[in-house]
Amino acid sequence: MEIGVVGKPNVGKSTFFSAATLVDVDIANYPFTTIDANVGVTYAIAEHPCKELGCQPNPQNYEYRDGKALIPIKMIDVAGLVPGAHEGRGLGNKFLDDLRMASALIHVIDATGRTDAEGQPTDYHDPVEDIEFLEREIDYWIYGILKKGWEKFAKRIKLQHMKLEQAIADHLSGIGVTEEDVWEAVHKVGLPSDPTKWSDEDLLAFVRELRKTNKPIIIAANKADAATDEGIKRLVEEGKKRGYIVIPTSAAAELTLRKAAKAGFIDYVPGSSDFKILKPMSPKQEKALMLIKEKVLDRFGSTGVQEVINRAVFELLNLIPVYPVQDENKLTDQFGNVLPHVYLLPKGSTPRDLAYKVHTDLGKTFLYAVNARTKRRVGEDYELQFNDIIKIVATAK
Ligand SMILES: Nc1nc2c(ncn2[C@@H]2O[C@H](COP(=O)(O)OP(=O)(O)OP(=O)(O)O)[C@@H](O)[C@H]2O)c(=O)[nH]1
Repeated sequence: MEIGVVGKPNVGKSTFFSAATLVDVDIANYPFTTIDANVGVTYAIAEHPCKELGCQPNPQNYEYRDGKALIPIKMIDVAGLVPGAHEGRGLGNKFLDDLRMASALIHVIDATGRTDAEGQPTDYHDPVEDIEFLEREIDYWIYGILKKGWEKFAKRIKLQHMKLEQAIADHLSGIGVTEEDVWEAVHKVGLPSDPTKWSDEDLLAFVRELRKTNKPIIIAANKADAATDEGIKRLVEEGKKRGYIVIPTSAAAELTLRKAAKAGFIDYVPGSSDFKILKPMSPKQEKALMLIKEKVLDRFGSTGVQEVINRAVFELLNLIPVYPVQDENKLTDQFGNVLPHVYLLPKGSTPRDLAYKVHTDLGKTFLYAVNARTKRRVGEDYELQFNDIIKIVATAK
């Protein structure tokens, strides 16, 4: 699961990505060590069960700070969004390739309106247009993949009595489209089951719906520090009308805070409304931090960057953290580590899904599970809840 950061040039996309991935974790501990310059690790932050249960965890695949779990997430800097990117304009196919891998997108928009459609400085450009611009680029990109050889493809589906959902999902598997995604989009648009009857408009409407589930987008109304209240309000409202979560952000402030924290000058937990000064710094540095406090933290409650990441993971992607344990009383693994691992699973997942996530063998030999909070046995159809602690019982191999 990867989150892409996307936006036209000059909106602060790289600043957002740098800030979000400037984390003080040892990346080598995680399964996804950085392989590319534009891939990094960020984290989603959630309340940790130990806050409520009064335990002291020994995290192995996440971090624990101030009663919170910091759960690592892979992030991609999807550079190259320019008009015509869907045809390979700008950075060519690199943009599309990065886009292909992302499960959700953070669309960084310059909320001040001082960046034009191509990313050049301007007096005023309506930031609301940028929302539609990204939608169009993605829609036409998927449309382009489908449209190529569509007539032949549609005829084959019909003549060979292929399952429509499966055939299209197979065709679009490269961008992570599933049969359910296709089914949903077909039904939302109300398309005939015979694809040879789909018009070009039908195909476009279908692709639009597909994009909403396959590449869900959250909007970072960036440079909020330099934007007017009215400007932000309008972007939030217009985004909402189109079904988006819009969060005012100051990526530049977040980057400064994280750098200062990393250098040991301040204590700052991403997402919070304040920081603590730990050691003396130059008057210039101190002034910069005080400005951030006044113009960003006090005005918006936080820089917004962490909120965007959290809401992308927990709302947009609908993931929930679940902690598997071996001992439901001590909440430990076989080595006595308290709540060592956390897994993110889609809402609606079952204990067996969790078992598979831990290990394929555990999934295959799964018998039942125990909810460590209630000490009750739960069956296969139990729907896992946010921060559940689950003991999995499997047959001996
Ligand atoms: N005021 C303000 N400026 C910002 C913020 N974030 C970024 N900037 C500035 O905006 C300019 C562009 O930032 P980048 O991060 O390079 O933008 P980008 O979208 O990655 O641009 P490309 O690399 O050209 O694609 C820089 O001068 C940043 O300092 C912010 O939150 N507030």
